[in-house]
Amino acid sequence: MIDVTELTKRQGRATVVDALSFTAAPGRVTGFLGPNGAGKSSTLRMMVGLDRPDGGTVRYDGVPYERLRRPLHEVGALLETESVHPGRSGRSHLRALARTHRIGDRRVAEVIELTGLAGAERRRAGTYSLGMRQRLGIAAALLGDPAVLLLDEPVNGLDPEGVVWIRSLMRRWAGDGRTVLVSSHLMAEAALTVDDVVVIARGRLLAAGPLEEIVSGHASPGGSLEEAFIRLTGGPADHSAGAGAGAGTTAGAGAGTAAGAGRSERGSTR
Ligand SMILES: Nc1ncnc2c1ncn2[C@@H]1O[C@H](COP(=O)(O)OP(=O)(O)OP(=O)(O)O)[C@@H](O)[C@H]1O
Repeated sequence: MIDVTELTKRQGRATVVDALSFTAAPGRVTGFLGPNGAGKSSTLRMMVGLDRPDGGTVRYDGVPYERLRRPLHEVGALLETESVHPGRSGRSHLRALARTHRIGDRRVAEVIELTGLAGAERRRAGTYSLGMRQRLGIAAALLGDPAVLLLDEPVNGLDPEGVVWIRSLMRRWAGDGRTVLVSSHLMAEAALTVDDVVVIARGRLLAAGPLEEIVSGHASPGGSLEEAFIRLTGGPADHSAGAGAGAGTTAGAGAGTAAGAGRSERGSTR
């Protein structure tokens, strides 16, 4: 179980994550949804200790990330297209990472197989397509066979076959009882993949709960997640950060915050 409580991050004078609270449960895929610039990546970075919060906590089964004894085995993360040395092969990148965490070459071979990189693993990573780099990042996240997976826009750069692949991978992980938190601004894709939804804009929680509840509570009868999202945020998911995001948040915050914050204050999304 992931518990994010009152998480806050400031960048200069802007509050990019604003007292954000939500949970993500094992056995479920939780979609972390928001327009561009909503604060999804900033939140995910704080969740794995890459950025220090100005306030609030993130706990995994009650334990803060910094206190996890074997972090790579407990939380795997794909945060952005990993910076991999372009002259290094995918396999040697994974082996180096594995070694620093006392993970053997056998697991490296397994994640290469699992992510469809077999055949390309000896090629220099500099020659990889964006989709292959995404697969390499996912392979790295899987090295420790973690119980929690955090994925920041994992379908970016993937072709349709890759999109289906990552969707079924996430479903399988959740089916195994893992906790999967996946950020996205693609509502049609999210609707096919997630069980639960956390919607944010301007760093604030707008709504959280099971997918069907969010759709039925915020879209017209028979409506879609996309419609619920637009109503909550006041704009389409892929508008650029800036005027649109600001206006959207103001419009959507009233209705959404009450339901979302209430749910998170109870400490559960279900
Ligand atoms: N290092 C930084 N310095 C200054 N501002 C930052 C920094 N990182 C993020 N921001 C700002 O914080 C806000 C949230 O950005 P973030 O990348 O977390 O949003 P996001 O929801 O992941 O958006 P996207 O879908 O576009 O990646 C944006 O306004 C962004 O410009």
